[in-house]
Amino acid sequence: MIEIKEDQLEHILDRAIQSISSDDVLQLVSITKSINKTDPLTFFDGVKTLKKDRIFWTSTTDEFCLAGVGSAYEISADEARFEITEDRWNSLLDEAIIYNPYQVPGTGVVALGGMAFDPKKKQTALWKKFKPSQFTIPEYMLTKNENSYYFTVNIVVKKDDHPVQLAKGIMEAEAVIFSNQTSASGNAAISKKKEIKPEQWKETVRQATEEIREKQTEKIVLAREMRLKFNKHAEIGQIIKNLMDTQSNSYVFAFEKGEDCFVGATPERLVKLENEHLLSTCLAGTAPRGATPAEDKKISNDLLHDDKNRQEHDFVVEMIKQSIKKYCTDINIPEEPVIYPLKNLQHLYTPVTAILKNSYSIFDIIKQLHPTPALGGTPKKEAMEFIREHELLDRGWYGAPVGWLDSNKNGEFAVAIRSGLIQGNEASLFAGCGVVKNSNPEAEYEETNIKFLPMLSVLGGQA
Ligand SMILES: C=C(O[C@@H]1C=C(C(=O)O)C=C[C@H]1O)C(=O)O
Ligand SMILES: [Mg+2]
Repeated sequence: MIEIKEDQLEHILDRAIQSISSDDVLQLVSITKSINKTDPLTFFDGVKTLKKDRIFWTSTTDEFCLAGVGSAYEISADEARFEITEDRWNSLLDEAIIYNPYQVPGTGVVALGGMAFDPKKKQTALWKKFKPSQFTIPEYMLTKNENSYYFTVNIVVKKDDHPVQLAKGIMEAEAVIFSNQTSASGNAAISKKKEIKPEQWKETVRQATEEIREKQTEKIVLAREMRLKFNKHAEIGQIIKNLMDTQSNSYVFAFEKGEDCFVGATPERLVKLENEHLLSTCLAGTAPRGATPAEDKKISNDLLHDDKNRQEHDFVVEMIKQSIKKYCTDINIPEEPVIYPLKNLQHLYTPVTAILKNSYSIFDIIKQLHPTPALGGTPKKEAMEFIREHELLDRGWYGAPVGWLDSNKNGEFAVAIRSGLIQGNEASLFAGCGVVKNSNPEAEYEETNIKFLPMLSVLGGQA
């Protein structure tokens, strides 16, 4: 399946080790090969035997998937996280030895990761495994791009490393990865479900509407948490499978850190970059799906013309437009939103396309956009202060950018909503909604209830 032979691998590693000038240089070697069709979920389940953290990502269709295991190199940052991450990424690539004849997006050196919604909010024990910003270059990674499949090995070599030993370790791991056809072991069932302080949350919504009426802000997004217990350990591979089976038009992602795993199926693109073509999305304004096509159509129509939802949406459109102006040319934003249908709900949707000026990177765009008023509010600073002070929740990575970027300036980031933190046989789910001046706390509460459904339904096993 894999063309590269052990002696070639040894040779590549040997040359890389020889080229290291000093003891403290970290030299990344990355080797990509084209492989036969390999199901990303089977790969994800198979690499479990390596007992290392795994990462999974699909785009909104399963035409594009990444699955990785282990960490050849990690870039984490706290303060100035965008700048530090970009600097370290660029220095790593400057030195890296990359064998990738394909140049297909998502192959070669790829960093996958995410970040905390608000690094200024006090971190609780809930998110202790997740850093304010954390990107991983996996040791082994599968890329599915349309009907082509690629396997990448990444390894950081040091001056005194032994090429023969390293090559042997890699070949052994590959044998394990591709021989192991374990499949997911079935759904866990929810044995206990607890909403965290729902009445207090509604009161916070009311306070936010007051704040808005007093003209401190225009929109504030407030989220809440639901805590679950299962009858056994939840199986991440099974959860991903259920999400892929049920949540179309959504990015399915999983970031594993030991026993904890942040998983979700989010419809919200933050930014996609392919050959300087930029695509962003305004997604805000929500209604349930109808039981019949006629009812569904009526709900869509009402949503498209509902003042309160249009307001929630328009704040996002305006902010994205203003934020990318300096960084892009050829910005194209339709005048009116359309409906974005999902299994359990529907949203107002406006796509944004542009060309990124070549002096800027995906990090510049993420930094400008996060958080959009879809997850923070308007104005950004005031809304964030309100959330920091009043929201009862440590959002952790919920509501923040998660995604990947490669060494050829391609990448895609989604906003991590419709998600949960799985912790063995327990989990926390998160859902929020945009509060504007005439929000009704009870109606917003109901809206968050439908936003819990994508995760709840796949966790209970009654998808
Ligand atoms: C905050 C969430 O979703 C966001 C809020 C929406 C709204 O209030 O209408 C719609 C989509 C997202 O922008 C969530 O799902 O947790
Ligand atoms: Mg809403």
